[in-house]
Amino acid sequence: MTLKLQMLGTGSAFAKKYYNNNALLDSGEAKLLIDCGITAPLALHQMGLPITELDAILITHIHADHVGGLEEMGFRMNLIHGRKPVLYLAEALVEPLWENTLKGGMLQKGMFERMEDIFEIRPLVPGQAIDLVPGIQAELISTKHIPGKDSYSLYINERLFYSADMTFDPGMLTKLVQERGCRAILHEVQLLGEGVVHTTLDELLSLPPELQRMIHLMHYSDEIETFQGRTGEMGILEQQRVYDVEKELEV
Ligand SMILES: Nc1ccn([C@@H]2O[C@@H]3COP(=O)(O)O[C@H]3[C@H]2O)c(=O)n1
Ligand SMILES: [Zn+2]
Ligand SMILES: [Zn+2]
Repeated sequence: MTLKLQMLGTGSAFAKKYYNNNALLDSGEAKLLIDCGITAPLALHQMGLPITELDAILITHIHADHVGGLEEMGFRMNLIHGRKPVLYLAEALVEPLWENTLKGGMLQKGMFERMEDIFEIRPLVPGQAIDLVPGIQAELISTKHIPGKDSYSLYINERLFYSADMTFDPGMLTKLVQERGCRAILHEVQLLGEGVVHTTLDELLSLPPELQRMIHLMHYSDEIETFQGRTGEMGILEQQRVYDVEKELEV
């Protein structure tokens, strides 16, 4: 079965030339949206993909470039299409996503009183791989991002690593490749400044060339064009281009 990847956007939280770093995975049998940031509804519209064609949404952590589109998605699906979107997220994120982010805009007496009234919630246990939709399996891996904030990377179909937002963790990348058969790494990158909550390009450039060859950069700032040819062996993901994961991204 061929897995296709199309990034809705490849931008960092503050990028203006690129949409939020959200990903569409298509197994041929089902479509999964990874993260649903502020720009996700507009990006999907420009891609010509109706929101009703998404089989599920998976959330990696609570930041607006990853969850800011959920209010629109939830309202449109319920009020216009009469359906609840399927929402996968770590069990630790369920309460904070509603209480701290969505409730302010979505709470409505007698109609939308709990997150379950809007979304079909599927809590995930980190470390346990499960079939999310036909042809797409994923395991949440707890990774470091903001101190005190739960945040997760993904290991998809036992071969594709998706960093989401995380600080540099070379040990984990090496282990995934050497011990778990990982064949491609989609990794966030911070091009300028210190990597306090993200992974810098210099950190990724310190990895051995054979590991770099597996890495495709995403979640970058508007300066990425000036970094063409300066990313070592690593590729740069293009937003909205459709990739055949096995043929174009795996080593
Ligand atoms: N301690 C923090 C917190 C946030 N930030 C910036 O805010 C953005 C939120 O979305 P993000 O994609 O995680 O990137 C974060 C940083 O740019 C940051 O740089 N330092
Ligand atoms: Zn982000
Ligand atoms: Zn973040």
